[in-house]
Amino acid sequence: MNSVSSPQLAPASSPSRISIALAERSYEILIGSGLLDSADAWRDLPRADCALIVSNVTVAPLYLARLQTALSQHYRRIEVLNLPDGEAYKDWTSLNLIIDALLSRGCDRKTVLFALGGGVIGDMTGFAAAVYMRGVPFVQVPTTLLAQVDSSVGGKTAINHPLGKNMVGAFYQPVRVIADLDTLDTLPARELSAGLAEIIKYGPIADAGFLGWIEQNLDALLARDKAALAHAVQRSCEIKALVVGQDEREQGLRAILNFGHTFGHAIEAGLGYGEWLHGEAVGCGMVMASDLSVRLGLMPAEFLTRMRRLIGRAGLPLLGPRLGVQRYLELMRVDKKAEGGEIRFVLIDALGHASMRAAPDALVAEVIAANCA
Ligand SMILES: NC(=O)c1ccc[n+]([C@@H]2O[C@H](COP(=O)([O-])OP(=O)(O)OC[C@H]3O[C@@H](n4cnc5c(N)ncnc54)[C@H](O)[C@@H]3O)[C@@H](O)[C@H]2O)c1
Ligand SMILES: O=C(O)C(=O)C[C@@H](O)[C@H](O)[C@H](O)COP(=O)(O)O
Ligand SMILES: [Zn+2]
Repeated sequence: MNSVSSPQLAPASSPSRISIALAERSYEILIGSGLLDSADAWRDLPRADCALIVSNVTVAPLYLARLQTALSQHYRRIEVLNLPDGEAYKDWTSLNLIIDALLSRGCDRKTVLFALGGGVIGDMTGFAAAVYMRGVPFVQVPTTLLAQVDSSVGGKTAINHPLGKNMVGAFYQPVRVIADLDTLDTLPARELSAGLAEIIKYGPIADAGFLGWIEQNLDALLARDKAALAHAVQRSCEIKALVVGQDEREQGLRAILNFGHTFGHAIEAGLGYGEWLHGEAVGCGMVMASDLSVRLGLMPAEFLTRMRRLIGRAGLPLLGPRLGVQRYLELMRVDKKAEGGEIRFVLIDALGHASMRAAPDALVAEVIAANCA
């Protein structure tokens, strides 16, 4: 049983710049409206002759021109690569396309990569930056709620494998994160809900007060109220920065950010990626992990009721797909937290506190049976 404690967190504030302090270096997360067009946000980026913007066919028509304008002051040559859209493309083929573009366009080892899009683009661009010529700088420009509150921060980069989610990757930090809240205006409602799942996650694992705030402000978040979104993004990034600042490479504490993901990743991999969004799988995974926390006697039954209610209100599915109990167990044994074939779950043992624990297969089977369609 490997226990991890949540950090002591400072009270929420409303900064537009959050610093993430790591052993080797720190970087800033800029959050606000209009950042794509603000000269300030793009100042003091790494110097280079060339920049490569990696985006996709959905996001580029919406925001590429403005990013090109912002970067035109800083880079003589701005290359663009637009990948196909979707989780199913978070794979070797897309990674190779980024490396091919860098090489075929003569990009040297100072080239700066810009990830313009959601978590799929961010994870792949970060991975390409980590391995191209053994490492070039990259900047995260997250345009989904999920990417602004989670994937753009903390340096986990990866591609999926048919046998398991994010199985090939590297820890590699961006030099800056620039989250323009205005890009959320064009986000489809289903994607907004997916982002809410990762926001909700931060409550039970690290900040009971934030969980209450989300419950009270969920309607405003769903209505895209800018002040509510700004607070949710800022508080989420503060919590993530505090956790990653203490345990960049997930030796212990950082695993709390995986709450709901052991079940969630099994859903994504089991469906072949893309049928369910990552945030949807995490939402349903949090219901399952909450149920397991209750069945193990760590939390009272009311906690599961509360989580179900909030996740349902956020527009996320509460019941997982019927993959079969054995298939779920098989998929979860591939999870990166598993050791020697033993699945380990991030469970809640007090509101605002999580720990990593194993659980008897029979109990996990009960949870799966009770929470599948
Ligand atoms: N590295 C991490 O720490 C971390 C954390 C959480 C999730 N992830 C990964 O992130 C991925 C999920 O990210 P996601 O939810 O952003 O999905 P995504 O990147 O697929 O984006 C969701 C959809 O929204 C579209 N889109 C993006 N911005 C838009 C905008 N402003 N307006 C309209 N459409 C827009 C995209 O084209 C896509 O169709 C998963 O692969 C997950 O594993 C990584
Ligand atoms: O940053 C982290 O650490 C997380 O676990 C954040 C998760 O939301 C994210 O989905 C992450 O990619 C999952 O990590 P993995 O190591 O299980 O692939
Ligand atoms: Zn996640």
